[in-house]
Amino acid sequence: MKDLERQQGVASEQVVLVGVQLAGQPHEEEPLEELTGLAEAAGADVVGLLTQKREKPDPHSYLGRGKLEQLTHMVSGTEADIVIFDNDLSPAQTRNLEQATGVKVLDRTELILDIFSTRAQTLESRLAVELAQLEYSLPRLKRMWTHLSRMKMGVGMRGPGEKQLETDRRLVEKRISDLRGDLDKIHQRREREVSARNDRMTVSLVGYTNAGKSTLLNALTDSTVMAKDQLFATLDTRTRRWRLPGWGPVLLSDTVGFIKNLPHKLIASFKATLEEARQANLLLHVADASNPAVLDQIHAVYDVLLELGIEQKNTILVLNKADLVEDAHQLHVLEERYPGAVKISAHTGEGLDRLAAAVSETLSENFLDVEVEFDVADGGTLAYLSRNAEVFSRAYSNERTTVHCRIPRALLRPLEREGVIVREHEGETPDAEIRSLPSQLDDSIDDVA
Ligand SMILES: Nc1nc2c(ncn2[C@@H]2O[C@H](COP(=O)(O)OP(=O)(O)OP(=O)(O)O)[C@@H](O)[C@H]2O)c(=O)[nH]1
Ligand SMILES: [Mg+2]
Repeated sequence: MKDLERQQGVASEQVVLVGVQLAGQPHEEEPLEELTGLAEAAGADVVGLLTQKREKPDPHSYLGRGKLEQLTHMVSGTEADIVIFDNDLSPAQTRNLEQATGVKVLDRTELILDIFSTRAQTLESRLAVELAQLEYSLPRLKRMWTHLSRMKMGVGMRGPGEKQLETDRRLVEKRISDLRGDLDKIHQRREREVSARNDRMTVSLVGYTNAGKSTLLNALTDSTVMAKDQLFATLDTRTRRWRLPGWGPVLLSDTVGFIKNLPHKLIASFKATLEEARQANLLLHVADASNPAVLDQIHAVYDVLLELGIEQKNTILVLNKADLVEDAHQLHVLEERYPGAVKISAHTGEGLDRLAAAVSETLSENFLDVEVEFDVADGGTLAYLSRNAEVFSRAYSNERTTVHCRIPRALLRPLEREGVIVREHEGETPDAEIRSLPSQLDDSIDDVA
């Protein structure tokens, strides 16, 4: 497996970035800006940029012949070690480009995988990255062997036999299936853990990488999760307690950032990490309103939510970095297009009170504060409530149990049965201090993840 790893790793390498704008793609002012950010996040030193507009990719080398020559000159002129394409390359295109330029060629997906592999800290994210890397490499094994044979035996010598390749392929396939099994187990456990906390409202921060999710989590919950001006600073979910004015404590989770054209395999491998977002009662979609590409980024996030099957969830769009916005017109366009959006600055604290009010209001619209009365012998109703509701108090009298709780509107229906009385709770919802909490949610649990 070492040989596969050798393919990755661009830290402290000199790189040339290449972007091809195909017909029908939206025009970008600075087409290689994001790729530059990604390369820098991976620790590379960008020494050259090259762009081309084409109707469609050249099947042989993605670039046209003239551009390819230009690239080859640029590589030798800058003494670059690696070329990184913004576009996804086929194994054959990569091979041909490597032959022409004489250096390693990576595409955007490989670069993202490289960043993820250096950032992954927990067992779960390490396994997820390894799985995504291997799945990506499998169809490219041949190319890797071409590399190796060139290194070990010199150009033009015979490469390893098909037999060796077959053995390798089988090893990789076996490892992939082991990793899938391990991740499945983690996912199932995570699913159980997260749903065990269902009695507490959960809000999840999602959004484009570098939008300010971690900064917002810190600002709202007074914590110190790492926030950095770097793409993919966060890979693992962190959950913190947020005392939401007018509502009480909720759990707020930070998640891995999204990016346009996020490799599908990577999303799939990160399913367990994104479980928080899948089960959240509300999503806060954080966008960087100061970024000229913010509209594209918002759409890219919708695409990923769609892929995760959670695009239907209650979502509040949060227009962050209001303090940095120079283009008032852009902000105006955003506010017109998304009337429900809340403008904030996680940095200065501007708008955080409005955000809290919007969250509290959305939660109130979707949850009912009720008293449920039923027979003490009715263990089923009690179990249902402790699974699905946020329970504030429980009282017994005359063989009847009365539970005061907050429950999603949609989950009230199964309670409409004989012997169970549901009435709206009158008066104040108790605040955090007098609320009875299930034992696994006592105050010592700050970092639930
Ligand atoms: N000026 C300004 N900077 C902000 C604001 N919010 C976040 N930032 C900065 O933006 C950068 C990225 O912030 P993070 O909170 O790490 O972003 P993230 O969404 O968690 O990013 P990933 O974890 O990489 O996906 C950091 O340098 C923050 O200091 C804001 O409201 N105003
Ligand atoms: Mg972050």
